[in-house]
Amino acid sequence: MTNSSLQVGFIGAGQMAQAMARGFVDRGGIEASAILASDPYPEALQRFEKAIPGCLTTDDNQAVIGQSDIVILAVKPQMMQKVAESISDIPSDCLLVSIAAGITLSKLNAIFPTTRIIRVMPNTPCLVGVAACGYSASDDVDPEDIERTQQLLESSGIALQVPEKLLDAVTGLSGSGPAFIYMLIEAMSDAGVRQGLPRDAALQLAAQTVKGAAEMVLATGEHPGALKDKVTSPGGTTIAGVYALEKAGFRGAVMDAISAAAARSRELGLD
Ligand SMILES: NC(=O)C1=CN([C@@H]2O[C@H](COP(=O)(O)OP(=O)(O)OC[C@H]3O[C@@H](n4cnc5c(N)ncnc54)[C@H](O)[C@@H]3O)[C@@H](O)[C@H]2O)C=CC1
Ligand SMILES: O=C(O)[C@@H]1CCC=N1
Repeated sequence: MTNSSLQVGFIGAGQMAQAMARGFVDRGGIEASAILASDPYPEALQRFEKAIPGCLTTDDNQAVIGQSDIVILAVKPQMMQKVAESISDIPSDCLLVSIAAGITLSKLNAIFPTTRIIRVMPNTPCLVGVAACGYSASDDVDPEDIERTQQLLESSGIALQVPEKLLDAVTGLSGSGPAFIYMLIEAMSDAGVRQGLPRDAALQLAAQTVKGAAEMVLATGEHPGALKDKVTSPGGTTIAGVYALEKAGFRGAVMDAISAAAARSRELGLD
């Protein structure tokens, strides 16, 4: 089956469902009319329809399961049990993909009447085709399902298959990571404003600097430390800033943030 004939369902039509659906339509060869999303809140469905013109929506989770080849479970972890209770039957040709933080494959297998389930941790930049996703599948998931999921995710960025025990780490790093980087961009632009730059210029310079530095790491394959050294002149401006960051515990703070997010993902899995 090519992507152009794939029917993609979303249970939960919130932020992440919208970002993934937009990515699939813009870059994954999925027609908007092949997307069906369910949500109990009419306002959520209206926002989804506005984000994906031409898609279909419903308040019936079972209808999504019945009409889709792949169904993305895009509800908060705390709602997953309720979603499972709203589904009476899963056709054997329907693949479930959970994006909920923390909820393990064994829990998903226990609450849904299928073992055809893949667990994915995406991030919101799939909206702009620059997602970083990790995913895991149970041993009995068909390699074709894994390949199809990989292709669909890759259409919006990168997708790495990892052992399930590492998915909480992926959640802390790339699932939650965009929020940490937005905070960095906000702080950099505030600093620019503090130094006298107009707000617009400061924000553009900050965001483009983060984008450029990330591109340098990905495109050159050089160690970030070596790239940092190329910016850092002896007795110059950069080393003055590097020293201030080291004194403030910048690296430790970033590592603590990602560890805290990963720990929270593990906790959510225990609920
Ligand atoms: N927002 C993010 O950056 C990321 C979120 N995730 C995961 O994606 C999932 C969804 O997160 P968001 O989109 O941010 O949340 P959200 O709150 O924006 O969307 C969840 C949607 O589920 C709907 N919903 C609630 N109960 C439902 C039910 N019984 N049946 C169908 N729909 C129901 C809600 O009305 C809401 O529209 C979460 O499990 C989260 O862990 C994963 C990666 C990144
Ligand atoms: O904050 C959260 O729980 C979700 C999971 C990863 C990103 N957002």
